[in-house]
Amino acid sequence: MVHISSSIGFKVIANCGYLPGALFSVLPRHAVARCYSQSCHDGLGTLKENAKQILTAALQAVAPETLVQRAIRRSACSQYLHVGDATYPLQKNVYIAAFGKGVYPMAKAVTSIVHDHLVDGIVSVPAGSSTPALSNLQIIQGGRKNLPDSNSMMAADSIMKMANSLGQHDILLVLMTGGGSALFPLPVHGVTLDEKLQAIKAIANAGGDIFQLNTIRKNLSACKGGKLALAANPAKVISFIVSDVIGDNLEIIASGPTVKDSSSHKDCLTIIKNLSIDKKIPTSVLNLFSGKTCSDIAKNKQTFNNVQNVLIGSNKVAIHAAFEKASQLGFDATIHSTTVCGEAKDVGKTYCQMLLENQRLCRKVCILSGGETTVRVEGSGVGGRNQEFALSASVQMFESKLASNLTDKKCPAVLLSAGTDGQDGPTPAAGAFAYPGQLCDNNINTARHHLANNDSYTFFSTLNNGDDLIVTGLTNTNVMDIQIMLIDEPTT
Ligand SMILES: Nc1ncnc2c1ncn2[C@@H]1O[C@H](COP(=O)(O)OP(=O)(O)OP(=O)(O)O)[C@@H](O)[C@H]1O
Ligand SMILES: O=C(O)[C@H](O)CO
Repeated sequence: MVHISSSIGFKVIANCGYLPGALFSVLPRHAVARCYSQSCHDGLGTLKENAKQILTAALQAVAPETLVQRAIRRSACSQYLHVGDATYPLQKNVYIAAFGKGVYPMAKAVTSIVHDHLVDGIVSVPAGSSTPALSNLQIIQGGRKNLPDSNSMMAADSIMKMANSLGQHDILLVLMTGGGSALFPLPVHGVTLDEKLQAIKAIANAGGDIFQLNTIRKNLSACKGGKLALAANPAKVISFIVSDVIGDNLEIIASGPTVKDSSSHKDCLTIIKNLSIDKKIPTSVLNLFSGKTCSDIAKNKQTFNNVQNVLIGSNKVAIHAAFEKASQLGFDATIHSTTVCGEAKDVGKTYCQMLLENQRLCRKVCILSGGETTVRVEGSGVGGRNQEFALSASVQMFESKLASNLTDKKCPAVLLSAGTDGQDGPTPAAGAFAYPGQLCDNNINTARHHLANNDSYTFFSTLNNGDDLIVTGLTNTNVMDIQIMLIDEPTT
């Protein structure tokens, strides 16, 4: 069912022990009919392989351990650590605070650089991660289903205690990636974790975006919104950040624990009002936001002089690596966007038109983009935003008269959309391919039905023996999603 190509570094799906067993029970018994004549057309296989090679290059460029190794310089046995233009004396004074989906490999890489000066560290990672012990580091697993829990709260509490104990000659290395908010939760005095969760869920269910969500999180937290850096003062704080948000706003990534917070309780009340969720927000939270505004210590510039925030990875880094690889493979590459957003079905349709227009030119081109679409899940199926994007594009290709005309010209074209974390929604796939000829009279109605039911994973896993799914396994990184569109010259 699942395509594996070990030659380009794609992992075997059978190793994904994190898969909920129940997922497989919803798979249909019968395979979706294949469009034999068209899916085998010349050049498609090569383009799909090229797209996977480009994706692999993009993922390698944002491997968190590589990113952090690039950002820190220390010559062998040197007593100094260099980060950008700053130099920090090492004297058995290094502490690590790490939280996020990709921080374990970062912590491992950093430990190998500063091991002889490392005193203590706490690493908060998702439950179920594979995390062999690292010396001097306490690794805490929690945040099941990307939601804060007592384990991640214990990690946050320990990190804040450690930060508070530091002196002016100490260095706190903070490592953070997406998922950091749930793995570093500590509610403000007067609000319980359950009440905070209730508020977060109300915002998420009302379609609140990450900016709205994390503004509320910052204002309900005793460690987010710069408060970790304030606790560590007067120690030096160096924060290495991998972005999983559009625009790479440091205040928003993992709710900015080392970044000066520019939001207020009044902003929180506006968000709640705009989303019309007053009745779903616990009284303790409403009381806090409508009472006296928080003491403005987080707004004091001086206290952030000891902090160096370094953005080490983002969607742009991945897309630029993809660009390099595509160029090496002989494609005329362009970057269309790194801020793709919107409803996956709609964006998929737009990308179909872009593909068809470029296919008409029959030149060897690669069009790259990145960002994060959204899905309003109204059906009962299993899927993810990237697979829904691809399925929508594919249905649109079938529906476009242009598509069949162009396929006849034998100018191969393919579109890939995949999540860089290797998990698209609650599925074992990272994304899927779409291409003209993927759907035909035999299977178009099935495809439409699955698309309407948000069932893209089920559809792709049964189409062409799952060959059109992208399966990487968990990648330990997350810089949102990537789209790779490839068009080749006509086959002779
Ligand atoms: N059946 C479905 N079809 C399409 N999309 C779905 C389906 N079920 C869930 N999703 C999408 O998957 C998202 C959650 O999956 P995922 O873990 O990839 O995203 P995430 O929580 O934003 O994580 P990250 O930002 O780390 O990728 C939901 O926000 C929803 O939009
Ligand atoms: O952890 C979070 O807040 C999100 O992943 C955005 O960074």
